[in-house]
Amino acid sequence: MEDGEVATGDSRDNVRVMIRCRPLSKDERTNEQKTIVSMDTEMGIVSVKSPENPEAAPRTFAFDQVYDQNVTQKYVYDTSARPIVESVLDGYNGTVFAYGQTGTGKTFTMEGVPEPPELRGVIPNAFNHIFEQISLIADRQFMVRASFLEIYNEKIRDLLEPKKMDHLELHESPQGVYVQGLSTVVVKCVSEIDHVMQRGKLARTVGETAMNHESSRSHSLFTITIDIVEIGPDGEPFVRVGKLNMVDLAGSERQSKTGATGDRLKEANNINLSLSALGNVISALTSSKKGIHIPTATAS
Ligand SMILES: Nc1ncnc2c1ncn2[C@@H]1O[C@H](COP(=O)(O)OP(=O)(O)OP(=O)(O)O)[C@@H](O)[C@H]1O
Repeated sequence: MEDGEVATGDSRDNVRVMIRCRPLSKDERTNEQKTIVSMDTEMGIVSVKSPENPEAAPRTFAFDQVYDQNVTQKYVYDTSARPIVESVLDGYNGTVFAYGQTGTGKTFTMEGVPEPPELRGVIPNAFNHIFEQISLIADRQFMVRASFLEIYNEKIRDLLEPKKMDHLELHESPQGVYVQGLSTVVVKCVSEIDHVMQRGKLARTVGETAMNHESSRSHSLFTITIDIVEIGPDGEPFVRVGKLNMVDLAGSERQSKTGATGDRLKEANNINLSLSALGNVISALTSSKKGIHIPTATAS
Protein backbone atom coordinates (compact mmCIF):
# COMPACT_ATOMS: atom_id res chain seq x y z
CA MET A 1 0.00 0.00 0.00
CA GLU A 2 1.04 3.58 -0.58
CA ASP A 3 1.29 6.15 2.21
CA GLY A 4 -2.12 7.62 3.06
CA GLU A 5 -3.93 4.87 1.21
CA VAL A 6 -7.33 3.78 2.42
CA ALA A 7 -7.87 0.01 2.60
CA THR A 8 -11.57 0.05 3.22
CA GLY A 9 -14.06 -2.08 1.41
CA ASP A 10 -16.77 -0.80 -0.84
CA SER A 11 -19.94 -0.94 1.26
CA ARG A 12 -21.98 -1.82 -1.86
CA ASP A 13 -19.97 -5.05 -2.09
CA ASN A 14 -20.14 -5.66 1.64
CA VAL A 15 -16.37 -6.02 1.88
CA ARG A 16 -14.67 -4.79 5.04
CA VAL A 17 -10.92 -4.64 5.60
CA MET A 18 -9.55 -4.89 9.15
CA ILE A 19 -5.98 -4.88 10.40
CA ARG A 20 -4.63 -6.45 13.59
CA CYS A 21 -1.24 -5.81 15.16
CA ARG A 22 0.06 -8.60 17.39
CA PRO A 23 2.28 -8.04 20.44
CA LEU A 24 6.03 -8.50 20.05
CA SER A 25 6.99 -12.16 20.41
CA LYS A 26 9.43 -13.44 23.03
CA ASP A 27 12.17 -13.72 20.39
CA GLU A 28 11.52 -10.18 19.19
CA ARG A 29 11.68 -8.85 22.77
CA THR A 30 14.87 -10.83 23.45
CA ASN A 31 16.39 -9.34 20.30
CA GLU A 32 15.29 -5.91 21.56
CA GLN A 33 13.26 -5.21 18.47
CA LYS A 34 11.22 -2.03 18.61
CA THR A 35 7.55 -1.47 17.78
CA ILE A 36 7.32 0.89 14.83
CA VAL A 37 3.58 0.56 14.30
CA SER A 38 0.95 2.52 16.18
CA MET A 39 -2.73 1.77 15.89
CA ASP A 40 -5.43 4.44 16.25
CA THR A 41 -8.41 2.22 16.98
CA GLU A 42 -10.84 5.17 17.19
CA MET A 43 -9.96 6.66 13.81
CA GLY A 44 -9.11 3.36 12.10
CA ILE A 45 -5.63 4.56 11.18
CA VAL A 46 -2.27 2.78 11.34
CA SER A 47 0.99 4.76 11.44
CA VAL A 48 4.28 3.10 10.55
CA LYS A 49 7.60 4.71 11.41
CA SER A 50 10.63 4.13 9.23
CA PRO A 51 12.99 1.74 11.10
CA GLU A 52 15.97 3.55 9.52
CA ASN A 53 14.70 7.04 10.25
CA PRO A 54 12.31 6.96 13.25
CA GLU A 55 12.22 10.78 13.42
CA ALA A 56 10.69 11.06 9.94
CA ALA A 57 6.92 11.53 9.63
CA PRO A 58 5.23 8.13 9.84
CA ARG A 59 3.32 6.68 6.91
CA THR A 60 -0.39 6.32 7.56
CA PHE A 61 -2.99 3.87 6.30
CA ALA A 62 -6.75 3.78 6.91
CA PHE A 63 -8.88 0.65 7.41
CA ASP A 64 -12.50 -0.15 8.20
CA GLN A 65 -11.33 -1.34 11.61
CA VAL A 66 -8.02 -1.34 13.44
CA TYR A 67 -7.19 -3.80 16.24
CA ASP A 68 -4.25 -3.10 18.50
CA GLN A 69 -2.18 -5.66 20.42
CA ASN A 70 -4.48 -5.53 23.48
CA VAL A 71 -7.61 -6.58 21.65
CA THR A 72 -9.33 -9.81 22.73
CA GLN A 73 -10.21 -12.69 20.41
CA LYS A 74 -13.89 -12.23 21.32
CA TYR A 75 -13.81 -8.55 20.38
CA VAL A 76 -12.25 -9.42 17.02
CA TYR A 77 -14.96 -12.02 16.42
CA ASP A 78 -17.84 -9.78 17.50
CA THR A 79 -16.77 -6.88 15.32
CA SER A 80 -15.64 -8.81 12.24
CA ALA A 81 -17.19 -12.25 11.72
CA ARG A 82 -20.34 -12.13 13.90
CA PRO A 83 -22.44 -10.10 11.41
CA ILE A 84 -21.31 -12.37 8.57
CA VAL A 85 -22.32 -15.52 10.49
CA GLU A 86 -25.71 -13.92 11.24
CA SER A 87 -26.33 -13.41 7.53
CA VAL A 88 -25.17 -16.97 6.71
CA LEU A 89 -27.86 -18.19 9.13
CA ASP A 90 -30.30 -16.19 6.99
CA GLY A 91 -29.21 -18.00 3.83
CA TYR A 92 -26.47 -15.73 2.48
CA ASN A 93 -22.86 -16.52 1.62
CA GLY A 94 -20.01 -14.93 3.52
CA THR A 95 -16.23 -15.18 3.64
CA VAL A 96 -13.72 -14.28 6.33
CA PHE A 97 -10.06 -14.46 5.46
CA ALA A 98 -6.75 -13.53 7.00
CA TYR A 99 -3.91 -12.16 4.88
CA GLY A 100 -0.41 -11.14 5.89
CA GLN A 101 3.22 -12.15 6.04
CA THR A 102 4.43 -15.19 7.94
CA GLY A 103 4.27 -14.91 11.72
CA THR A 104 1.89 -11.93 11.79
CA GLY A 105 -0.92 -13.86 13.51
CA LYS A 106 -3.28 -15.12 10.79
CA THR A 107 -3.66 -18.60 12.30
CA PHE A 108 -3.88 -17.10 15.80
CA THR A 109 -6.71 -14.88 14.61
CA MET A 110 -8.56 -17.53 12.60
CA GLU A 111 -8.05 -20.56 14.87
CA GLY A 112 -6.45 -19.26 18.05
CA VAL A 113 -5.48 -21.56 20.90
CA PRO A 114 -7.99 -24.17 22.21
CA GLU A 115 -7.38 -23.40 25.89
CA PRO A 116 -8.14 -21.15 27.65
CA PRO A 117 -11.43 -20.50 25.76
CA GLU A 118 -10.73 -16.73 25.64
CA LEU A 119 -7.90 -17.45 23.20
CA ARG A 120 -10.08 -19.25 20.66
CA GLY A 121 -10.16 -17.54 17.30
CA VAL A 122 -12.72 -16.66 14.66
CA ILE A 123 -13.40 -20.24 13.51
CA PRO A 124 -14.22 -21.81 16.91
CA ASN A 125 -16.17 -18.68 17.87
CA ALA A 126 -18.21 -19.11 14.70
CA PHE A 127 -18.90 -22.75 15.68
CA ASN A 128 -20.28 -21.67 19.06
CA HIS A 129 -22.28 -18.85 17.56
CA ILE A 130 -23.88 -21.01 14.84
CA PHE A 131 -25.02 -23.78 17.18
CA GLU A 132 -26.13 -21.32 19.85
CA GLN A 133 -28.33 -19.51 17.30
CA ILE A 134 -29.70 -22.76 15.90
CA SER A 135 -30.78 -23.83 19.40
CA LEU A 136 -32.64 -20.53 19.81
CA ILE A 137 -34.54 -20.48 16.50
CA ALA A 138 -37.66 -22.60 16.82
CA ASP A 139 -39.43 -21.95 13.50
CA ARG A 140 -36.66 -23.20 11.19
CA GLN A 141 -34.77 -26.46 10.83
CA PHE A 142 -31.07 -26.48 10.08
CA MET A 143 -28.60 -28.94 8.66
CA VAL A 144 -24.94 -28.02 9.08
CA ARG A 145 -22.18 -29.50 6.92
CA ALA A 146 -18.44 -28.85 7.01
CA SER A 147 -15.69 -29.28 4.46
CA PHE A 148 -12.01 -28.43 4.71
CA LEU A 149 -9.57 -28.13 1.82
CA GLU A 150 -6.08 -26.81 1.28
CA ILE A 151 -4.41 -25.41 -1.79
CA TYR A 152 -0.76 -26.36 -1.89
CA ASN A 153 1.44 -26.21 -4.98
CA GLU A 154 -1.59 -25.23 -7.06
CA LYS A 155 -3.40 -28.42 -6.04
CA ILE A 156 -6.66 -28.69 -4.12
CA ARG A 157 -6.46 -31.36 -1.37
CA ASP A 158 -9.34 -32.58 0.74
CA LEU A 159 -8.10 -32.26 4.33
CA LEU A 160 -10.88 -34.54 5.60
CA GLU A 161 -9.93 -37.33 3.16
CA PRO A 162 -6.25 -36.52 2.52
CA LYS A 163 -5.34 -39.98 1.25
CA LYS A 164 -8.25 -40.33 -1.19
CA MET A 165 -7.03 -38.02 -3.93
CA ASP A 166 -4.34 -35.37 -3.88
CA HIS A 167 -5.75 -33.18 -6.61
CA LEU A 168 -9.41 -32.26 -6.70
CA GLU A 169 -10.79 -30.19 -9.51
CA LEU A 170 -13.15 -27.26 -9.82
CA HIS A 171 -16.26 -28.04 -11.85
CA GLU A 172 -19.21 -26.00 -12.91
CA SER A 173 -22.86 -26.98 -12.74
CA PRO A 174 -25.93 -24.90 -13.59
CA GLN A 175 -26.09 -24.06 -9.86
CA GLY A 176 -22.52 -22.77 -9.72
CA VAL A 177 -18.92 -23.82 -9.29
CA TYR A 178 -17.93 -26.57 -6.88
CA VAL A 179 -14.93 -28.73 -5.97
CA GLN A 180 -15.71 -32.15 -7.36
CA GLY A 181 -15.34 -35.00 -4.87
CA LEU A 182 -14.79 -32.74 -1.85
CA SER A 183 -16.20 -34.53 1.18
CA THR A 184 -18.61 -32.79 3.47
CA VAL A 185 -19.44 -33.97 6.95
CA VAL A 186 -22.80 -33.42 8.62
CA VAL A 187 -22.27 -32.01 12.10
CA LYS A 188 -24.80 -31.65 14.87
CA CYS A 189 -22.97 -29.79 17.62
CA VAL A 190 -19.91 -27.71 18.43
CA SER A 191 -17.79 -30.67 19.53
CA GLU A 192 -18.49 -32.51 16.25
CA ILE A 193 -17.52 -29.58 14.03
CA ASP A 194 -14.50 -28.89 16.22
CA HIS A 195 -13.44 -32.49 15.82
CA VAL A 196 -13.73 -32.09 12.03
CA MET A 197 -11.51 -29.03 12.11
CA GLN A 198 -8.89 -30.70 14.32
CA ARG A 199 -8.87 -33.74 12.02
CA GLY A 200 -8.30 -31.55 8.98
CA LYS A 201 -5.59 -29.53 10.69
CA LEU A 202 -3.54 -32.68 11.24
CA ALA A 203 -3.46 -33.21 7.47
CA ARG A 204 -2.47 -29.63 6.70
CA THR A 205 0.91 -28.82 5.18
CA VAL A 206 3.02 -26.89 7.68
CA GLY A 207 6.70 -26.07 7.82
CA GLU A 208 9.01 -23.65 9.54
CA THR A 209 10.12 -20.24 8.36
CA ALA A 210 12.73 -18.05 9.98
CA MET A 211 9.83 -15.94 11.23
CA ASN A 212 7.45 -18.66 12.46
CA HIS A 213 8.28 -22.11 13.87
CA GLU A 214 4.97 -23.58 12.79
CA SER A 215 4.13 -21.87 9.58
CA SER A 216 1.14 -22.67 7.35
CA ARG A 217 2.63 -23.45 3.95
CA SER A 218 -0.72 -23.83 2.24
CA HIS A 219 -3.93 -21.85 1.97
CA SER A 220 -6.79 -23.53 3.78
CA LEU A 221 -10.52 -23.09 3.28
CA PHE A 222 -12.95 -24.30 5.95
CA THR A 223 -16.51 -24.12 4.66
CA ILE A 224 -19.68 -24.44 6.71
CA THR A 225 -22.81 -24.98 4.65
CA ILE A 226 -26.14 -24.46 6.39
CA ASP A 227 -29.40 -25.71 4.88
CA ILE A 228 -32.27 -23.77 6.39
CA VAL A 229 -35.76 -25.22 6.07
CA GLU A 230 -38.80 -23.17 6.99
CA ILE A 231 -42.46 -23.15 6.07
CA GLY A 232 -43.18 -20.51 3.44
CA PRO A 233 -46.29 -18.28 3.28
CA ASP A 234 -47.94 -20.93 1.04
CA GLY A 235 -47.56 -23.54 3.77
CA GLU A 236 -44.90 -25.43 1.79
CA PRO A 237 -41.36 -26.07 3.11
CA PHE A 238 -38.84 -23.65 1.65
CA VAL A 239 -35.07 -24.32 1.64
CA ARG A 240 -32.33 -21.73 1.66
CA VAL A 241 -28.62 -22.46 1.83
CA GLY A 242 -26.05 -20.21 3.51
CA LYS A 243 -22.35 -20.77 3.20
CA LEU A 244 -19.54 -19.50 5.40
CA ASN A 245 -15.99 -19.69 4.05
CA MET A 246 -13.14 -19.20 6.47
CA VAL A 247 -9.71 -18.89 4.95
CA ASP A 248 -6.26 -19.02 6.50
CA LEU A 249 -3.74 -18.00 3.88
CA ALA A 250 -0.11 -19.05 3.78
CA GLY A 251 2.19 -16.13 4.59
CA SER A 252 2.44 -13.40 1.95
CA GLU A 253 6.02 -12.66 3.04
CA ARG A 254 8.88 -11.27 1.07
CA GLN A 255 11.04 -14.33 0.52
CA SER A 256 14.30 -12.66 1.61
CA LYS A 257 12.85 -12.19 5.11
CA THR A 258 11.84 -15.78 5.69
CA GLY A 259 15.19 -17.38 5.07
CA ALA A 260 13.71 -19.30 2.15
CA THR A 261 16.29 -20.84 -0.20
CA GLY A 262 16.36 -23.74 -2.67
CA ASP A 263 13.31 -25.94 -2.24
CA ARG A 264 11.88 -23.54 0.32
CA LEU A 265 12.09 -20.68 -2.14
CA LYS A 266 10.42 -22.85 -4.78
CA GLU A 267 7.71 -23.76 -2.27
CA ALA A 268 7.31 -20.12 -1.26
CA ASN A 269 6.90 -19.11 -4.88
CA ASN A 270 4.32 -21.85 -5.23
CA ILE A 271 2.42 -20.35 -2.31
CA ASN A 272 2.21 -17.05 -4.13
CA LEU A 273 1.17 -18.85 -7.31
CA SER A 274 -1.48 -20.82 -5.51
CA LEU A 275 -2.91 -17.56 -4.19
CA SER A 276 -4.38 -17.09 -7.65
CA ALA A 277 -5.82 -20.64 -7.50
CA LEU A 278 -7.33 -19.83 -4.12
CA GLY A 279 -8.77 -16.62 -5.55
CA ASN A 280 -10.49 -18.71 -8.21
CA VAL A 281 -11.87 -21.17 -5.67
CA ILE A 282 -13.16 -18.50 -3.33
CA SER A 283 -14.62 -16.28 -5.99
CA ALA A 284 -16.25 -19.32 -7.56
CA LEU A 285 -17.62 -20.63 -4.30
CA THR A 286 -18.85 -17.24 -3.17
CA SER A 287 -19.88 -15.80 -6.52
CA SER A 288 -23.52 -15.65 -5.49
CA LYS A 289 -24.15 -13.41 -2.49
CA LYS A 290 -27.45 -15.10 -1.87
CA GLY A 291 -27.02 -18.73 -0.82
CA ILE A 292 -27.56 -21.24 -3.58
CA HIS A 293 -27.79 -24.98 -3.50
CA ILE A 294 -24.58 -26.65 -4.61
CA PRO A 295 -24.85 -30.42 -4.87
CA THR A 296 -22.12 -32.11 -2.86
CA ALA A 297 -21.41 -35.67 -1.79
CA THR A 298 -22.12 -36.02 1.92
CA ALA A 299 -20.05 -38.28 4.13
CA SER A 300 -20.30 -38.59 7.89
N1 LIG B 1 -2.60 -11.35 18.92
C1 LIG B 1 -1.68 -12.23 19.36
N2 LIG B 1 -1.43 -12.31 20.69
C2 LIG B 1 -0.50 -13.18 21.15
N3 LIG B 1 0.25 -14.00 20.36
C3 LIG B 1 0.04 -13.94 19.04
C4 LIG B 1 -0.93 -13.05 18.47
N4 LIG B 1 -0.91 -13.21 17.14
C5 LIG B 1 0.02 -14.16 16.89
N5 LIG B 1 0.60 -14.59 18.02
C6 LIG B 1 1.67 -15.61 18.13
O1 LIG B 1 2.62 -15.30 17.11
C7 LIG B 1 3.09 -16.51 16.48
C8 LIG B 1 2.84 -16.48 14.97
O2 LIG B 1 1.44 -16.40 14.75
P1 LIG B 1 0.70 -17.28 13.62
O3 LIG B 1 1.22 -18.67 13.57
O4 LIG B 1 -0.74 -17.08 13.86
O5 LIG B 1 1.17 -16.50 12.32
P2 LIG B 1 0.74 -16.72 10.79
O6 LIG B 1 0.50 -15.35 10.25
O7 LIG B 1 -0.40 -17.68 10.71
O8 LIG B 1 2.05 -17.34 10.16
P3 LIG B 1 2.24 -18.31 8.86
O9 LIG B 1 1.82 -17.54 7.65
O10 LIG B 1 3.72 -18.59 8.86
O11 LIG B 1 1.40 -19.52 9.11
C9 LIG B 1 2.37 -17.66 17.16
O12 LIG B 1 3.22 -18.17 18.19
C10 LIG B 1 1.14 -17.02 17.77
O13 LIG B 1 0.66 -17.70 18.92
